[in-house]
Amino acid sequence: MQQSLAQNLTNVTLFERLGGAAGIRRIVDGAVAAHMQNPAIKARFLPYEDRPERVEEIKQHTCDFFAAGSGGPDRYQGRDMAEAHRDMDIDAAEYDAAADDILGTMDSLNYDEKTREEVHAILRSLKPDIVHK
Ligand code: HEM
Repeated sequence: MQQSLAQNLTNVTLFERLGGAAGIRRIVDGAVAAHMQNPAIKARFLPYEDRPERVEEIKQHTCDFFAAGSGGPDRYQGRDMAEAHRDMDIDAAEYDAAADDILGTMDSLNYDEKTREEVHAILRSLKPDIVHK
C-alpha cells in the first residue's frame, strides 16, 4: 500500500535526517574543531593535537555512537559514556559548552530545528553519565 508523504516523512530515521554516516562525520568534525577553539573546554582537547591517530579513533567512535543511536547500521565499539568520561571530572558548564558546540555546528550546517532538538534530547539523556557527581 502506498504511504502518504506525511507518513513517509515521519518514518525517516534520525540517522537519515542527519545525512547518514557522511552527515554525522561532518557534524563530528565541526564539533571537534569547535571544542578546540572553545575557551570553556579546549584545555581538555588540546593535548590530543599531537596524537592525530587517537583523535581519528575518538572521532570514529563518536560517529559510530551517533549512528548506532539514531537508527543507522553501525555498531558502537568504544567504551560506554560513563566509563569514557568518568576520570575527567567534567562539570555541568563543560557539558553545556560541548553540547552547544555540537548544536551550533548543526545550526551552521543548516539542519532543521526538529532534527537539532532530537539530537539535543539525546545529549540531555547522556548528561548524567558524563557530568561528574
Ligand atoms: C555532550 C555529550 C558527549 C558525548 C556524546 C561524548 C562522546 C564521546 C565518545 C563517543 C568518546 C569516545 C570514547 C572511546 O573512544 O571509547 C568520547 C571521548 C572523549 N570525550 Fe566525550 N562526549 C561528550 C561530552 C564530553 C565533554 C563535556 C568533554 C569534556 C569537556 C568530553 C571529553 C572527551 C575526551 C577528552 C575524550 C577522549 C578520552 C580518551 O582519550 O580516552 N566529552 N566522548
